[in-house]
Amino acid sequence: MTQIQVRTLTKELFAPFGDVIALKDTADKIINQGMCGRHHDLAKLDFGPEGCAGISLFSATPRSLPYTLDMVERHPEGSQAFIPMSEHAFLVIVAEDLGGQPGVPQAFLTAPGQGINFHRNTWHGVLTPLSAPRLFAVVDRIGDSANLEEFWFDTPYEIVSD
Ligand SMILES: NC(=O)N[C@@H](O)C(=O)O
Ligand code: NI
Repeated sequence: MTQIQVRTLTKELFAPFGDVIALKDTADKIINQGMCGRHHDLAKLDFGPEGCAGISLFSATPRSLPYTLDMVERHPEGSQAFIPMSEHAFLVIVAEDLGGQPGVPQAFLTAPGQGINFHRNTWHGVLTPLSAPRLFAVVDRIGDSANLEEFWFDTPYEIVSD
């Protein structure tokens, strides 16, 4: 199998695929009588003209590295955000689109407490925690359509730590 090394997630590397949901260096606004910093508007949400935003909880089985990646998927009608409910890093896999098929996947490791938001129609691996607890809030499109396109690789990739 072709090996893909995990890299540390950065806003810059992830920009073509989505947003990194993380604290800014300083809060945009101090609220609640000075007791809270608001880090404002961190992700570009998009649910299309027919859909609406939904919040779900995912309880996903932790995986481990090396991780066999046999498929990626995308949501043509909306963005999808993964927000961990615990301060544990998780694996994020994306791929550029090459004429309707994914290119070579790229793998990132979040920092503890970071979330991510895939932009609409971005090829990505499914939610992949690397440790328990494995509870995530997911913000994505609620609608009548499946809003899901899967691509299964002829030969899986092996995601390895750096
Ligand atoms: N299918 C589903 O709800 N989850 C996936 O989209 C995923 O990215 O994990
Ligand atoms: Ni998804």
